[in-house]
This record gives sequence, structure tokens and C-alpha cells, in this order.
Amino acid sequence: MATIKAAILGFGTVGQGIYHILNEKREELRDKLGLELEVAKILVRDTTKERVPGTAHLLTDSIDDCLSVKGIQVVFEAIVNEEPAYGYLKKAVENKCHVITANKVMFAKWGLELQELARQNGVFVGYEATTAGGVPVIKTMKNILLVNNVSRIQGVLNGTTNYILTKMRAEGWSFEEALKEAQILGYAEADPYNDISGQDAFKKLMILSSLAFGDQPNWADVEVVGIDSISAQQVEQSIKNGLRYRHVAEVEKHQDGTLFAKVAPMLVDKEHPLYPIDDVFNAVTMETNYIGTLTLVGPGAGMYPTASVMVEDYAEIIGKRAGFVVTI
Ligand SMILES: NC(=O)C1=CN([C@@H]2O[C@H](COP(=O)(O)OP(=O)(O)OC[C@H]3O[C@@H](n4cnc5c(N)ncnc54)[C@H](OP(=O)(O)O)[C@@H]3O)[C@@H](O)[C@H]2O)C=CC1
Ligand SMILES: N[C@@H](CC=O)C(=O)O
Repeated sequence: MATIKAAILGFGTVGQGIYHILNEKREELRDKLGLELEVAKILVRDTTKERVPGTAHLLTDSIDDCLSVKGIQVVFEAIVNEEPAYGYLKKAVENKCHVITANKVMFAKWGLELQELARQNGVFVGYEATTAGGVPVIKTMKNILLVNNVSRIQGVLNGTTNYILTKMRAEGWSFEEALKEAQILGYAEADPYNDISGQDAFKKLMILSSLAFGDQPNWADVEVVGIDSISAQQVEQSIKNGLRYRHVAEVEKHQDGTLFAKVAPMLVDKEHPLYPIDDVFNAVTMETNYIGTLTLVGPGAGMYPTASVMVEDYAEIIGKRAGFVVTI
């Protein structure tokens, strides 16, 4: 049986999740795809740090080490920031590797270019994990767009901030306590400022905008307000008023073709669809011409929800490559 060789870039919350799922699902994936998968290299910054037992020999701090593995075909990317991630994935694609990324900071800016480069090189880009964690919003939207037009997208796109707002309201935790727990649970970004300030939700919104509308609004024109503007007193008052804070991202296409986007906290009442979306959950509502309004809800962050959609991307890409659709 042929073996596919893969590299994992980044071995924190998400990278380790990919490794565990690939191990746990090894036989099933082999049976479905007719191929063995071998993780041949893992890229990190600090190769001396103790991580998953039995993986020390796979660690490297050199991207060239990863891409020079003989027969390398797949690169899973779970590092942080725009660079060096984009440079690494460009190199991987030029090396004829399929790439599967969770890195929304990189993908919001470079996603369209990376996909075009992949097309030119005859490889695929998987990016389900960049947006809304384990919620299958990318593949659902790709399907919907085969027939429908999407005119508006609205949702809670950051798990950490929803978790913090929920704990402040439902458990009376302080902002700091809730953020600390979100970090322990692996929900928060390496720099949680991206979550708190709304930048993380903004990047995800831009990825959805590229997919739905083939374009993004001018970033400088988008108002982005984080949850750092909400005080404990305001949360207390919202409870008294029977309302809940949600951090909402939305983008819509106006009739004249212009795109309007906004990311900001919002008070919602019991009747609002985002009212019950608590904890680390995300929700994405799409307004379409034929289906009408469709909402997807699920865990928006965390090791296994995120890593599992990356392994789904892998199965889909390898199946497509071999000319079949992977089914259960
Ligand atoms: N956590 C989550 O729930 C989700 C995360 N994401 C995205 O996935 C990516 C990874 O997130 P997460 O796993 O939480 O982050 P972590 O901080 O837990 O892990 C990041 C990993 O990347 C490595 N790394 C960072 N920069 C470099 C670099 N320049 N060269 C080599 N290795 C590097 C780190 O190495 P070292 O350990 O040596 O420092 C670490 O192993 C991010 O882009 C994030 O936005 C997406 C969806 C959900
Ligand atoms: N920090 C992010 C992780 C997933 O994208 C979040 O909390 O949503």
C-alpha cells in the first residue's frame, strides 16, 4: 500500500490535535483512502520542549527539513501570524504539496493568492479550520454557493470571547478569570489580544467574505470593536434587563455591489437567534436567495473540534485527488 507523507507545522493545541486524530483514525483512514499516512516531520520553534511522547525525533525548526522529505505530499499548518506562515505555505505549494491551514491571520490576507497558486500547481488548499473551529461553515457555504447567492452573513465567530461573556454572565467570573480559563482550555490565541479586540473575528469574517462574495471590504473601512469595551457592571445590568451580550460579526453585499462589514458587541433578547449560543460555541447565519436563512452552530475553538476539520480536509483532498468522494 502506498504511503502519503505529511508534515505538521506547529505543535501546540491544534498541531497536537491533528497528530492525535491521525493516530486514532489511522486504520479507518487507511481503509477509506487506500493509503497509509505517515507524519514525517513536525515544525516548531523550540525543538527541546517536551511535547507528545514518541515525537521528539520528528521535531525540527527548519521548514526546508520538512519540505525536503522524499515524497512529502501534505502540509498541515497550525502556526501563528501571517509570516512566516504564508512564505512556508507558498513554498509547500510550489513543491506540489496540498496544504491544510488553521491560520486565519495568514489566510484572511493571502487566502485568494494561495488558492490561485495551488490551482496553478495542481494541488488543493483546505481551510475549514480557519473559521468557526469545528463548525463546517466553509464546506457548507461552498456547497450552497453552487446554486444560491449569499447576500448577508452574521455570526459569533470567536469562541474565547463568547466563553468569557458567558462565564461573566452565568457564573459571575471576572473577565480575567474567564480569559485565564479560556487559555488553559486552548481556546485563546497565542496573543489573546486578537480575540479580545475583535481582530480574530474580523479575520474570519474576511475569509467568509472572500468565499461568499469573491472579495473583501476595504479593511480600513470596517469598524472593529472588541469585548474589552464591556465592563462587569454592564454585564450585570444586561442580566437585570433580560438581555445577553454577544460579539457579532457581519458582512453584507448591498444592491450596488458594495460590501459592508462590522464587528462589535451587541445586546440580544430572548427572541434573537444568537441568545442561546453560550460558552465556546459559534454560530453562523447565512441569508441566501433560494434556501432562505440557514444557521450553523457548534464549538468554535479547541484542540479536537479544530483538528478534526483539518483531518476531514485531508480526507476530502486525498479522495478528490484519487477521483472519488470519501464517504462513511
Ligand atoms: N486553538 C484553537 O482553538 C484554534 C486555533 N486556530 C489557529 O491555529 C493556529 C495554531 O493555534 P494553536 O495551536 O492554538 O497555537 P499554539 O500557540 O498552541 O501553538 C502554536 C505552535 O506553532 C509553533 N510556531 C509558532 N510560530 C512558529 C514559527 N515561526 N516557526 C515554527 N513554529 C512556530 C509553536 O512552536 P513552539 O511550541 O516551539 O513555540 C507552537 O508549537 C493559529 O493560527 C490559530 O489562530 C484556529 C482555530 C482554532
Ligand atoms: N481563538 C480562537 C480560536 C479559534 O479560531 C477563538 O477563540 O475562536
